[in-house]
Amino acid sequence: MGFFSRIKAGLKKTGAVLNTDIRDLFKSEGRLIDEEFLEEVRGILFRTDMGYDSTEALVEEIGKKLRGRVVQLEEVVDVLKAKLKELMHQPASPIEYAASGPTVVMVCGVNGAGKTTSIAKLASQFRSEGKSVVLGAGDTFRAAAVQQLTIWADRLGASIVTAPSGTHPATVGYQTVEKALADKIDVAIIDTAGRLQTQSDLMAELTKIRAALAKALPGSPHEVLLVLDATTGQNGVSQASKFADAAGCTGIVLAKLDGTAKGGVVVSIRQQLGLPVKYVGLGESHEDLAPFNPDEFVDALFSDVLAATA
Ligand SMILES: Nc1nc2c(ncn2[C@@H]2O[C@H](COP(=O)(O)OP(=O)(O)OP(=O)(O)O)[C@@H](O)[C@H]2O)c(=O)[nH]1
Repeated sequence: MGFFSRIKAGLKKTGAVLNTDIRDLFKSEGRLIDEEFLEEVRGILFRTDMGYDSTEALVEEIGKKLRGRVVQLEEVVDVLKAKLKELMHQPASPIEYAASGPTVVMVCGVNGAGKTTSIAKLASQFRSEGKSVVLGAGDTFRAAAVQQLTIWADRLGASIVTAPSGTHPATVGYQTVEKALADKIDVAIIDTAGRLQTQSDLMAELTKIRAALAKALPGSPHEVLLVLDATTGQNGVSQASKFADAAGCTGIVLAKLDGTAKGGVVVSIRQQLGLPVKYVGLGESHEDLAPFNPDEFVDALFSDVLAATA
C-alpha cells in the first residue's frame, strides 16, 4: 500500500467522525454559511482534537471566504483543506541526517506510548534504505525492554548496545555512539525509559543523556524524537511541551494513529508547539510507519467526504 491508502486506512476513525458529521450539515441543496453553520463546524472540528487555536483558525477562514453565501459541501471542504495544509506546512525531509559520520537519533516518551515499536519501525525503514543501524538499549530499568529491543535488532539486522541493569542511560547512549563511530554505522537510535512529564528527576535525566551523546559526537543528537500516543489526543500536547524543554525534541512520532478518532491532534501539535510530526505509526508491525506528509494527510482525511458525493 502507498502512503495515501495506508494513512487513509489509519485515519479511518478520525475520518469517519469528520466526514459523516460534515456531510450531515448538507442534507439539503447547499447551505447558507452563517453563524449557526460556523458553530456546528466548530463542534465537529473540536471533536477530532484539533485544539482550540486550530479550530478557530479554520472556522474563521470559512467565515472569511464563504459567509453569507449558499454553498455546496465541496466548497467548504476545499477551504478547510487549503487552510489545514497551510497550518501544518513543514520541511519535506523527516530526518535531518548528519553531513558525515553517523546520524544519532534519540527517542523518548511516556510509558507505553509506543517507543520500542517505533524504534523497530524506524530501524526497519533505515535498513530498507540500505543504511546500517545500531540500537542503544537505554531503558536500563526494565530487562524486558532490553530483551524486546534485542529481538528487534536481530530480526532487522541491526547491532545493539546493552548494559547491565542499573547502568546510567547516559552511559549506554555514549557507548552506542562510540560503537557507531568505531564501526562506521550510518544511524544510531537511542532508546530511553518511559517517564512521565511530571517526574522532574527523570526529565532532567533526558537532558543528561542528550549531553552524553553530544560529548561522544559533537553536533549530535541530530534528531530527538518524542513518541506520542495519538489516542491521548490533547493530553499529548502538554506532554510534548515538557519533553521538548527537557530533551530538546526536534520532532514527533505519532504512534497509534490507526486506533483513534483524535487524529486532529496532529494539527494541534504543529500549531501549538511548532514541532513537526515526522512519522506516524499506523499499526503494530515494523512496516506500519509512514513519513508524515501534511498535504497527503489532509487529502486522506477528507477523501471519503468527497468520494461519498462523487
Ligand atoms: N495499533 C497500534 N499499536 C501500536 C502502535 N505503536 C505501538 N503500538 C502498540 O502499543 C503498545 C506499546 O508499545 P511499546 O512500543 O511497547 O511502547 P513503549 O513506549 O516502548 O513502552 P514502555 O517501554 O513500557 O515505555 C504495544 O502493544 C504496541 O504493539 C501503532 O502505531 N498502532
